Amino acid sequence: MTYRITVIGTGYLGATHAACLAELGYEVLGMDVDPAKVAALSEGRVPFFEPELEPLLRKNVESGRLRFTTSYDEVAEFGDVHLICVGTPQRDGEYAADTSYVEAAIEELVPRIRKPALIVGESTVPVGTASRLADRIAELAADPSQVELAWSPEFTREGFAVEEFMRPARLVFGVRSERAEKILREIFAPIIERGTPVVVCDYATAELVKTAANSFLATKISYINTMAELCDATGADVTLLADALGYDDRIGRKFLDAGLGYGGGCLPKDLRGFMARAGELGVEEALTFLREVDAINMRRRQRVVDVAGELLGNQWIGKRVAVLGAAFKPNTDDIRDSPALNVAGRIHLHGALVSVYDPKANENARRVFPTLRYADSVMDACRGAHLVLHLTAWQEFRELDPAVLGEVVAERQVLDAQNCLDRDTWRAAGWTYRGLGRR
Ligand SMILES: NC(=O)c1ccc[n+]([C@@H]2O[C@H](COP(=O)([O-])OP(=O)(O)OC[C@H]3O[C@@H](n4cnc5c(N)ncnc54)[C@H](O)[C@@H]3O)[C@@H](O)[C@H]2O)c1
Ligand SMILES: O=c1ccn([C@@H]2O[C@H](COP(=O)(O)OP(=O)(O)O[C@H]3O[C@H](CO)[C@@H](O)[C@H](O)[C@H]3O)[C@@H](O)[C@H]2O)c(=O)[nH]1
Repeated sequence: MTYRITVIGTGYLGATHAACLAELGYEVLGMDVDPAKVAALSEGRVPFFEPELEPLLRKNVESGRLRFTTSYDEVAEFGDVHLICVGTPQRDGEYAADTSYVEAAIEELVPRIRKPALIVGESTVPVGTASRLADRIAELAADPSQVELAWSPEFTREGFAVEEFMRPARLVFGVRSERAEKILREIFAPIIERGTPVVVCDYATAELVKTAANSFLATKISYINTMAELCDATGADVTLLADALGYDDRIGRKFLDAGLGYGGGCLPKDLRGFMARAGELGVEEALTFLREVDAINMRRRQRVVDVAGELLGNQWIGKRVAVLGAAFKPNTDDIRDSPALNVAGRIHLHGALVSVYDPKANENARRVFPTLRYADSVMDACRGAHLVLHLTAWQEFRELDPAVLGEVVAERQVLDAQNCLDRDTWRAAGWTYRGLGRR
């Protein structure tokens, strides 16, 4: 059977899913409550930066296979399968995840459904959410035997979203019936046929896989960052340490890049949401170590400010600091919980004149932190700077020529908080180079 698929919530995750599913040959209707997003996507424009996505979107919009709407009536009428990709941010002032957007989507969609439908949750939710939503769906549905829920968490990374949608490490299907499993296997058949492992499980396991995976990744990053603290205290080199650890394939080199720590719209809030959920379940102690993972991570931001202060002789007023990077990582314009912007903000509060440049995230950053100065280029950001902070590891920054940059700065000092500039080249060009956990 050829399914007609709707994607509810067309942000970073949903827009990519909608375009990729259309590319796999399905008729897809993307839906969002944000009319500006829907208008842009309908014209084949991606309202954020994700490599490879725009050509895919445009091609499928032009072919008519992919459309967008703000109407739940249209969604219910069109779809056999509805993917829920709305946001689940951290609740204001709390650790817990805010599931109200997922709940709102279910409340709007289900009463409108008049034909057999599978709803597939892809958003990251606290364990127990799917089971609660399934009960609610049974209450809301005109014919509960026609509407079923599955939970299939998503593991794509921003910056690699298209590639990882097409070639994921695994697919996880949390289901309550063979019918739901069969539909999911059919929809993702082109991906499964490439040899992708499929884990079929209950709702709770599916929900837990996601938060467990993100917590593990965060733990790995904080682990290497504690080693960076030890390297700073002993003169050891954390990059070489990570290489040596990584050669052991039980450990692996990935996610062992020490530096400014993790940020973004996922790892920080998912880790905290997981701790909050453990507390609600009465097993808070099981996850107390994650508090330390979070604390280590937040310490990295202050560490950068402290080292910057040292390099500036603890004299902030009248000093110019160039900040290279605003996005939470390279290859995205996403600034959610960006460590780079957090550091830029702290340094600005100390009284230094901060000039930020990011190849893609300047506009987003300006909206959220309008008091910082934003530069149009690396050169512009660095003109007259007493210190250059390398905070987001964009390729453009790795390829900088320190000799050329040295001509425009006031002092040749660079703090490489991502530990990925070629320090020998920088030093050879007369710069004072500092890394984090490496000299
Ligand atoms: N960003 C990623 O790469 C990624 C990867 C895996 C999982 N996730 C998870 O996916 C979910 C979405 O994340 P995101 O980064 O795409 O968030 P996002 O904020 O970019 O997008 C969410 C979208 O949902 C829309 N929305 C909110 N309420 C709605 C409603 N009732 N009906 C329809 N649309 C509605 C918003 O307008 C927004 O466009 C989160 O749970 C996140 O943890 C994200
Ligand atoms: O060795 C490393 C690797 C990453 N990071 C940082 O960790 C953060 C997260 O990076 P990454 O995981 O690549 O980005 P996300 O797009 O947030 O992806 C994570 O969050 C998504 C949403 O849940 C999941 O789907 C992905 O599997 C998971 O990797 C960024 O700030 C990186 O700079 C490090 O500090 N050191």
